[in-house]
Amino acid sequence: MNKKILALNNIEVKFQVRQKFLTAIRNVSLDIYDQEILAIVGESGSGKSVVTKTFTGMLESNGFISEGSIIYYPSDLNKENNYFKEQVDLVSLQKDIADKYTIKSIVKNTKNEINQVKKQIKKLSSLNIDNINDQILKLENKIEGLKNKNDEFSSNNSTNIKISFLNSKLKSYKNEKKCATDVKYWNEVNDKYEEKIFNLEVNKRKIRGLNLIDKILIGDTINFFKRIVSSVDAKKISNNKFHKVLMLSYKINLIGNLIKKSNNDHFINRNKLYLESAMPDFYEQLFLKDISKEYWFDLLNKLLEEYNNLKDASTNELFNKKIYNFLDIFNSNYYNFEIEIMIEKFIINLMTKSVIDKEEFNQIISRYKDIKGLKIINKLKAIKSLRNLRGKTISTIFQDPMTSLNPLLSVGFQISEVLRKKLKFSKKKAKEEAIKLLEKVGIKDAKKRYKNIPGQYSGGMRQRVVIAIALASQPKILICDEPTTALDVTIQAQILDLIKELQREYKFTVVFITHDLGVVAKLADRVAVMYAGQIIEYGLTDEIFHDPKHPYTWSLLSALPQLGEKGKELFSIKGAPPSLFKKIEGDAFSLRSEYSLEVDKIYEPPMFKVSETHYAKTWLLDQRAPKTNKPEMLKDLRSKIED
Ligand SMILES: Nc1ncnc2c1ncn2[C@@H]1O[C@H](COP(=O)(O)OP(=O)(O)OP(=O)(O)O)[C@@H](O)[C@H]1O
Repeated sequence: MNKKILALNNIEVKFQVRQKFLTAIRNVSLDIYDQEILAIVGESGSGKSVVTKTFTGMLESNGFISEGSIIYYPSDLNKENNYFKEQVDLVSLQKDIADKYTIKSIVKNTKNEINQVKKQIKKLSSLNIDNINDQILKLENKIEGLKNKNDEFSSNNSTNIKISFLNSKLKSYKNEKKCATDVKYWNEVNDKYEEKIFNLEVNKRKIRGLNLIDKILIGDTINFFKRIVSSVDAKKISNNKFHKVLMLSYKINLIGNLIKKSNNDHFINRNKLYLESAMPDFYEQLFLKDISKEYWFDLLNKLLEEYNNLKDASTNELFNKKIYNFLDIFNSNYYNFEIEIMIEKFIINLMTKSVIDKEEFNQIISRYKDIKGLKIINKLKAIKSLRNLRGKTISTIFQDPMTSLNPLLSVGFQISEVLRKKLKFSKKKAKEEAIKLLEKVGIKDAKKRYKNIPGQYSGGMRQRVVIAIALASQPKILICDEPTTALDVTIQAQILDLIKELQREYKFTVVFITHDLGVVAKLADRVAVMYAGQIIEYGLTDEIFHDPKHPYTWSLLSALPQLGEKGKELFSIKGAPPSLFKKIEGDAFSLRSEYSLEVDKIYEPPMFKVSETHYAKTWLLDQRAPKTNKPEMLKDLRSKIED
């Protein structure tokens, strides 16, 4: 296998449609290698195009990546053509350009989720034990009555489904009983819910992100700390004014939080250890909950006075400004919670340790950059970076060539424009090169046809022109989104041959999206099969055709026109994929599959490893499952489709 150039890890993409969210792809992990031809196949709506749109930054504005990361590995660090000089996570780049309304909706949804957890806590803290005992007894009797000898890997048994449903209900009642009777257990459960709320809170703040001012302020503050770390010895710090001011500002911030009561408990709990060692007297006061607000206001005023005196005595205005900025950020609603905690820890370390740990500080900074991508401080810059990436390293060819061509401009002009803009060619050189490219993609009499507008070309020739335009930007990855669907069969074969030829010559990677497995057999090195927004099987082309493992792949292959028999209707998959608006339980294909097991309806299957290169997401590969063979008609498939 060649070098990895792109890795999608656990990607989830949602689209906002009116007030609802649709999950177009889920848990998608996929590595893309240098110079391979990878085909993504699946029915219409399975998420093929969305997958490629995530790494080209072409998701429509109502869509966003809600989970995961996409790491782009530059193929050659010294090559001019690489837009990214270092490894980049594209998701963090794209977060900055998420639509304002989408962000608003996510924040609202997260708030709803937080409220639900709070409701659950409330419910569990006021349970009626008699009622629960009644329910448990009833359920146990029902289950006893239904029990039979079948296990969950036996085929289609509706009693088993009922039992597993009742069992899950019973489990939740038993859990409630434990909460109502066992204080220690209830405290543990409560802590878990609190942790969940905390994490949701962090997520909410992450997606809301920082506004521009905050980013600049934080950038400033971090630089400020950096300078301190590199220039001063901690021992000197411990007695000087800087130390005092920091200590005071930290206390002021804590009290501010305490008075506001926002996230105060979490904040204090997470910093317990540090607080205890850094400010023992203050720490004790913090936990005396019956101290009145007036007390804190008094203390706050005293500290502020002390702080102002120190500030006034200072001759260094710049220093004061930084400290004020720092306080402002702490009090800003937009402030990133996770970073807040990290900087807190750093400050406390600064105050308590005799030597500053530069390693640790650098870790904070790099983690900070990870989370927020400091390099990109505004939307415009983020869009520009993505555009550059798309232009220089990834090109896309769509089904309908006219979506990419301007009908009013000559074909030659459209190619040479790309060469002039992207590669900074002169007018003359661009023209020469454009003619060469037209010849390369098989346009006869290229010199003459250079001046023609797209309307004077046939459909197949237009698609060739689009390929020439894509080649002009010397892509590292060429995405072909159903490029031959609109063409007749002979032209289709020519275009496929052309793509393959060019790929060999220019050594780029091709990601080919299609619902036609016949095309895949001829073209691809590897295949990923998608269903209802997930990759359910992937492997080398030979593995997918000779040894397919997922019932959905079997169905797709059985529907190949080459397998049709005269007088008989071609195989087609019954039913429709599940709605993407709803949460999908178990195996998404189970309702349409004749091979489905009981377990498919309850648990989502993991990816089972078939070989180093071949994986499939089906319970049929579990060793407890009954042995099931692929359909008879798929035997010797390769020879059947090559005839
Ligand atoms: N901008 C959008 N807004 C709402 N839903 C969208 C949007 N784009 C895609 N979707 C939904 O995401 C799902 C996957 O779409 P995608 O275009 O990736 O399918 P596909 O596998 O490429 O199918 P096709 O072969 O029809 O292009 C579909 O259900 C589609 O309705």
